[in-house]
Amino acid sequence: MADILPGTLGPLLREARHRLAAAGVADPALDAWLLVEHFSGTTRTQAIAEPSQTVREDAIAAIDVALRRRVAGEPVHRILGFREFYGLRLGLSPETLEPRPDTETLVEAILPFARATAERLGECRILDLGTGTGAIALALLIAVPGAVATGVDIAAGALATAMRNACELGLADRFETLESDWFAKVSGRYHVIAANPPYIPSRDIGNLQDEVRDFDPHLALDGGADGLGPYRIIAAEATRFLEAECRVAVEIGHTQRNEVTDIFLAAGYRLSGMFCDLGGNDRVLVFERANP
Ligand SMILES: C[S@@+](CC[C@H](N)C(=O)[O-])C[C@H]1O[C@@H](n2cnc3c(N)ncnc32)[C@H](O)[C@@H]1O
Repeated sequence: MADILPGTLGPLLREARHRLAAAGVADPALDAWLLVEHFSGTTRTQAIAEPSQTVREDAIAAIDVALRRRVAGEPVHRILGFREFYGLRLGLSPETLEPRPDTETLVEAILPFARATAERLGECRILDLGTGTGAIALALLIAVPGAVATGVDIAAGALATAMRNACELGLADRFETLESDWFAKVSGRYHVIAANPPYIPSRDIGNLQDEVRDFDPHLALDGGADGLGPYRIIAAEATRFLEAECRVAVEIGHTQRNEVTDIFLAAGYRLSGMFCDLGGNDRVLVFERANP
């Protein structure tokens, strides 16, 4: 493995891939592409068509630092500072979870109801509890032009990131943030309440993959003793903030379907949909009020 990175695009990519593979990175080819592209400002097409293209020295230095961080175990999107979600580029910060593809299942699950509501009423008010980067709310706002959303989080740093993302996407006029412990400071009524709450039981946090445990904020992961605490709060308190015609959509851990369903049924909801992620795991439950 060369200490000094090559100065032309093709050999640079090859060496980046070798360094990551030697360190045991799971997908060295993809991560090498992502880091080289981002820090050199080049494209994959250029790398294929013009492998002898010279890369600027400052870009090579930045790629060297990025590769060392990746070799040390930092997730590739933390190094890039952003991650794609539902086709949107979302900035990350230390206070935000990296939005995951599994969560796109929640967006897909609630989208038909949000669209139909906006068409029927000319508006759809969405409350995104534990908004993080704003991923769920912003994806819904992009897809439903008649919708407005409030992103709630207890982490002020996450809300600042969510609002920056809304501004970058041109959605700031339809998105607001609220620093609140779940519903504590929420007012008004909503057609959709969406949440991907922390759902890992506290005792399991230490056994998570290194990249998750060491780089995602524990506030975004830790769901209390049995991982169900946030669902109990949401099920118990959501009714006061819902319109009669409404849906509550929650992401769940893949073993939590029955327990979360029971919590919502006991709180006066009816299950209106269950959705699996791309891996075939139970991932999203959608509820409506049993007696609106
Ligand atoms: C699993 S992350 C989900 C982030 C984002 N919605 C997504 O899907 O990528 C859970 C979020 O809930 C927030 N959170 C944790 N406890 C909270 C509380 N008591 N009140 C409001 N938000 C909370 C965390 O800060 C974190 O942003």
